[in-house]
Amino acid sequence: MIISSALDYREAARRKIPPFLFHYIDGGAGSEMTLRANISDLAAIPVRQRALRGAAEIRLSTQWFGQQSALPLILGPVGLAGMFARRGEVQLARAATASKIPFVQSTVSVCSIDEVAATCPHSLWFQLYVLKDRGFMRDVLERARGAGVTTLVFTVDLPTPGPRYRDAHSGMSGPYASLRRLFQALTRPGWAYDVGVMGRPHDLGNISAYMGRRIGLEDYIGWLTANMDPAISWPDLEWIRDFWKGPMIVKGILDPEDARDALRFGADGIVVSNHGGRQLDGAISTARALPEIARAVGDGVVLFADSGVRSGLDVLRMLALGAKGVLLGRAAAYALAARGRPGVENMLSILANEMRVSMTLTGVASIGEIDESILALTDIGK
Ligand SMILES: Cc1cc2nc3c(=O)[nH]c(=O)nc-3n(C[C@H](O)[C@H](O)[C@H](O)COP(=O)(O)O)c2cc1C
Repeated sequence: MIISSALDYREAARRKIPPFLFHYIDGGAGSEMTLRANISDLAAIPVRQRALRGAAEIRLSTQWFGQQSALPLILGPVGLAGMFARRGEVQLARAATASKIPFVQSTVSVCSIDEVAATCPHSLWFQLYVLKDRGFMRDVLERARGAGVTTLVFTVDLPTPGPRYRDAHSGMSGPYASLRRLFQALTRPGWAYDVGVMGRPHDLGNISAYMGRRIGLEDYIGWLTANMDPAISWPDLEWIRDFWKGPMIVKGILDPEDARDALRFGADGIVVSNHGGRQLDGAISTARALPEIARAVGDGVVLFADSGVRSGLDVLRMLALGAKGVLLGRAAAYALAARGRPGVENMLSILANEMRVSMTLTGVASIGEIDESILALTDIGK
């Protein structure tokens, strides 16, 4: 099929991978109001078209915590990526390295940190969930440090998994799930050979390494549910701040008060995010939440954002609303599922080209120049 936009990879992924995996990527919590609002609120923000601003050379590079990035983009953490494509996390890390941007490896990745770091030592970030098993948290942080991870992304919006209706219907969970997954795999022979056969082992590499036994896909939801810790609050986490000496980013902030708490906790960065609409259905979209949080934290932390970004123009909008960098979730997951590492690199170059065009037409030549003055302000930006 012809791919001309990042969103084309969604359809390409749908054709390539079994439905239970496609819906796991594509779906959100509850009736998916927040998932839809992330996309529609962001896309509805009008930008100011300017004329003859003389932006001959557009520069897309930026830096955070002294680390250079060729684009204001980060491949965000996506659990189970190693099921979307063969050893998917390694492919994502390689695509990020080739594109000179960071990759954030999820706690619940198929490949272990060591497997990813060995193939791709450049600018590896690691995402950690808040878990009941503090022994696991400490073990995985030590592994991350030992593997050369530069930056920790600490996700705080999953004290309990959001209800994902689609997963029960698709076979990701629900009755006869493994049988349904097996039948679906037979309808996608390319994926079945490439990932199902050649992409083994299919376990959660970081967790298996700690437990000393295989934690497979069938244990995934159970392990996640049993290990999330809804009782936790900021003071319980101080040991992590003490332990991790490098930059630490708190991911999953949607409220200005929580942003101030994260600041007091010692976060170097915050990701304004509702987990791509996968947690609290009815939560505010990131585009709406971002400006107020930007005002609340000022220059005290590096502000990142995600949820709903599907084009280079969307990236520009997030930057104009106050973010200094943007994480990609589904945009990268679709591209990986559809075409592996080359797909992810191509998707990134599509976004980069769209950014160049949008910056030219809004009259800005570098990432540092982007602010709310490029928006034709609506109530979202106020
Ligand atoms: C399939 C999938 C798995 C995800 N797994 C994780 C994860 O393991 N850790 C995490 O912090 N966020 C996870 N997220 C959330 C993303 O990092 C990101 O916040 C979200 O996808 C952004 O929204 P977008 O997909 O609309 O870009 C996941 C998202 C998706 C789509």
